[in-house]
Amino acid sequence: MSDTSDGTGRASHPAGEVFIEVDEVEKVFEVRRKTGFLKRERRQVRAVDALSFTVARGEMVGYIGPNGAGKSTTIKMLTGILTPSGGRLRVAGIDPARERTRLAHRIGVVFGQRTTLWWDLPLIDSYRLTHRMYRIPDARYRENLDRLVELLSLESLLDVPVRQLSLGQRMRGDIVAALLHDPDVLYLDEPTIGLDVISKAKVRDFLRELNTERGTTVLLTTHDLQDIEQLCSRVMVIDHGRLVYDGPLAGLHEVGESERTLVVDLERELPPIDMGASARVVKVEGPRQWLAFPASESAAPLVARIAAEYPLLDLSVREPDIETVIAAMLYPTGDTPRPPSERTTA
Ligand SMILES: Nc1ncnc2c1ncn2[C@@H]1O[C@H](COP(=O)(O)OP(=O)(O)OP(=O)(O)O)[C@@H](O)[C@H]1O
Repeated sequence: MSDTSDGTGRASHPAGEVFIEVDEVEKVFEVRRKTGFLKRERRQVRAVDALSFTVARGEMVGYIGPNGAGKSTTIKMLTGILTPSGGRLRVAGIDPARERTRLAHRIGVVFGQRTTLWWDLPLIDSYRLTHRMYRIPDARYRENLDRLVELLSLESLLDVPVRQLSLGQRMRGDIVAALLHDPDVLYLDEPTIGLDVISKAKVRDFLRELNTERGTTVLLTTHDLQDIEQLCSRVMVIDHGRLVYDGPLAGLHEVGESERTLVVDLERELPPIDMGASARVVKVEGPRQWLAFPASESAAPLVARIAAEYPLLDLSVREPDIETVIAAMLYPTGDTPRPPSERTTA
């Protein structure tokens, strides 16, 4: 199921200094649940299971998987918030659980659904507090603040209390806070969730620039396939706590045989468009037709053929969402997903 040359779930990546090292890591949670008047059940949830991968310095890697797959648990272990139940973990040569404070100076974290900014204070005050908390040298703080604020267009918002910011502004504000201390690695959890198209583009442009110019290593968790497409040359898929794919996004489409959709507006209502084996019509509504074609193939030849053979008004390409791509890969026959690996003891 995984696209690997050695069958271990690991793929080759650009040669470079290994920056994140995850070796046979596992995390088991013990959960107690009341099942009757006096009866309690103890359950072990294996959230991360023999997980191994490495990330080189300067890589930008997408980390995706279905709900409950173990993504957040992995990130929490990489930041030192959670201690692994087994295996070996290193970030910049540091054991996160043992030296969490030392590691904090090397990493930045952005959670799309939560803010690390002080809600009632003006944005600039959160940055001043970060300055002190991380003991960032004054000159460096000022230089970083000016550069980041300019790049993320936050100049006019520095005196606005965080609670008055829009989601997109707040997200950009959070990214600045995570980068003021010049971390070598940035963990991003859903950085574009709920953002409009323009804000998404701003955040993605910025991240690309950050990675190119400063060589910041980025681990990105997202449900938005375009985040991955536009930012990451490599994607890792986790399911039931295990790495099931590690390679380029295009390869993921191939493994899962997922499909993209071409939405075609014709000048008038016509019989289903016939593109032979290249695409199949999945829906017709008046002059609008939907054609499915393999996501791993370019849309260009198909578009050219339709334009040449049919009275075309307009068309657009719809990408499959991440859940669909992963489901196509994990459950090719349409099987129902299993719950996370559990062991129950009475
Ligand atoms: N503190 C905890 N105690 C018990 N079980 C937990 C705890 N944290 C996570 N789990 C369980 O571990 C599994 C993995 O959870 P995790 O939050 O890492 O998944 P995820 O891939 O980040 O999911 P999502 O996309 O929904 O955020 C789930 O079954 C979850 O219920």
